[in-house]
Order: sequence, then structure tokens, then C-alpha cells
Amino acid sequence: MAELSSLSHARYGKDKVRVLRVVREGSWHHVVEYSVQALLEGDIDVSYTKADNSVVVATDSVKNITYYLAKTSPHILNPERFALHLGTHLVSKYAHIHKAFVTIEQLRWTRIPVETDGQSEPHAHSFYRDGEDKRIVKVEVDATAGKNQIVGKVTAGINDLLILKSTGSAFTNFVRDEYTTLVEVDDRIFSTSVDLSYTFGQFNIPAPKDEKKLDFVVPKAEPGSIWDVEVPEKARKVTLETFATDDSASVQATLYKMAQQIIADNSGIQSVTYTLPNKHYVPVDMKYIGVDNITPLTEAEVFTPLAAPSGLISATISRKQ
Ligand SMILES: O=c1[nH]c(=O)c2[nH]c(=O)[nH]c2[nH]1
Repeated sequence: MAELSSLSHARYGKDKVRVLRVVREGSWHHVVEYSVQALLEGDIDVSYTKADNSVVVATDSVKNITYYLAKTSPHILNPERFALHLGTHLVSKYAHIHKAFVTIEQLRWTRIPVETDGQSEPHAHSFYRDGEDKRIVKVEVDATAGKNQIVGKVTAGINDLLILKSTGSAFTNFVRDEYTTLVEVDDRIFSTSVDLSYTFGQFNIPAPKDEKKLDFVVPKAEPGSIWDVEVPEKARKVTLETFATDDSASVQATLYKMAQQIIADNSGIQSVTYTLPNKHYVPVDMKYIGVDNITPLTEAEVFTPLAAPSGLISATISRKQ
């Protein structure tokens, strides 16, 4: 049996480490809620092939390290930096672990606006979930070339940002043949659930200098770079505003405009991927109850969402070298 197969890929760690962290600046509190996945690669083959656990940093320990850094890292409020800090610690602490893959899903907690003296002010310690979209950060920390030559790679973005526009969207001039039943429309509902990810160019990470390998140094934050904390909010804003204002010829054409704008705005971003389901809303034919809701089609007022099937439009747009 042994000669027939070999281990070609191995990676393990902890998934769904859920953490809410409170940072107190006096009475002004910050909160973040993350679900963290931290996976390891390295000289771990014998744990699979020889039942030798001496190379295994237990996934329970990976969970404990995640909580330890959630408590101690000065970068906890920023998921990119926290993920890089965690990954850098893992590859620095363990000689035989060469790569760490950290994925963070961040849930929204936004300050509740409270009216005080006729002015709406964000509350100091009360928050609400103002959207089911999540911020996603995927980090690879690679110390394969040596513990003093650590390389970081980051892809970040958004999942599940649900949007809809009731006009400003057309779909015409597509292939017409014996399979075509779709009618051309110059006005329709356009709804999608945005998954966006953008990838930064790789960068060097200084090795932690302290004995416990807990140091993590953040360099100067050039605008549009991985260290620029404004990038995520800018990308979300561009996505929403382009969707709202584009006179859409198709999901494809609007997607391309969003991605182009993100690349133009952020010099550190190398490529942008959107995945956009076309969540169809169909006009209801109400003739059977004596109401005309569908002539002309562009003036339909009552629609029903079609759960399935949906279109699925995806593309990656890359910066020209
Ligand atoms: O924007 C669209 N792109 C398509 O590729 C497509 N296909 C379809 O049936 N409707 C749409 N809409």
C-alpha cells in the first residue's frame, strides 16, 4: 500500500475561533467580533504518515494563541494587521512551521446613533448590526526562506453585501437563437449579493526581535497600501456608489467599472475579484385577478424574488504591469 501513495499536501489548524474584543479608551469603547481560522504548514508530514504527533502543535494550542494575541496584540482592532501578527507569531515561534494561513471574518458592530441636544452622535459603548455583510481577510505568512525572511500576502474584501436598484439597469443585445426566451429590457431590477476580494502585492515582514516572538512592527501606511486602514471602507463605498450610479448595461459591465475604480484608487492593490449572483426579481402576471401589472414590462410594480436559479457573474481585474 505504501508505494502506491504519498502525502502531497498537508495543512491543519483551528477554524471558527470566535472572539469579541473590547478595547477601552476610558469610557469610549471599541469592539470587534471575529471568526478566525488559523492553519499551519511545515515539517508535519510524519504526523500523517507515521502517526508521530511530536511535530503537532495542537489545534487547541492554536486556539489558545489566537485568544492570547486577541488579548495582547496592539493590532486587534484591524483584522489585516491582527491576522498578520498571528501568522507571524506562529511561524516565528515554531522552528518547523514554515507557513501560516489566517482567515478572519469580521461581523459588523456599528455605534448606535443617539440624539443628544438635537445632534445625532455615535454612542460610546452601544453598537448594532447594521448589515449582514462581513469583512473578509485572508493572510499568508511565509517563512519558507528563513525566519528572518518572512513574506506576507494579503487578500481582503467583503462577503454577502446585499444590494438592489429598481431602475438604471438594462440588458439587451445578447445572443438570440433557438434557446432564447429572455426578452430584452432597457429597464429592470438589478439585485446582487456582493462578494469582493482584492489582493495586495507581497511584502516583507520584519522578524519579531523579542524572545517570545510576539513583536509585530507595522511600517508607515502609504495610501492605498496594505497598511492603509482606509482601504476597506473605500472599497465598500466604491462598490455601493458605482452600483447606485452606473447606468448598467449588464452585471458584467457594472462589475468591471467597480473593479477598475478600486484599482485606480489603491496603488497597493494588484487585482480585484467580484462574484455577483444576479438575484432575479420577476414581475407578477396578475391578469387572472383582472389587474395588468406587466404591460409595459418596464412599468411593472409588483415583483417576486426568484430564489433559484440565479445568474452568477464573476471576474478578476488586474493592474497592468
Ligand atoms: O446582466 C446580465 N448578464 C447576463 O449574462 C445575463 N443573462 C441573463 O439571462 N440575464 C443577464 N443579465
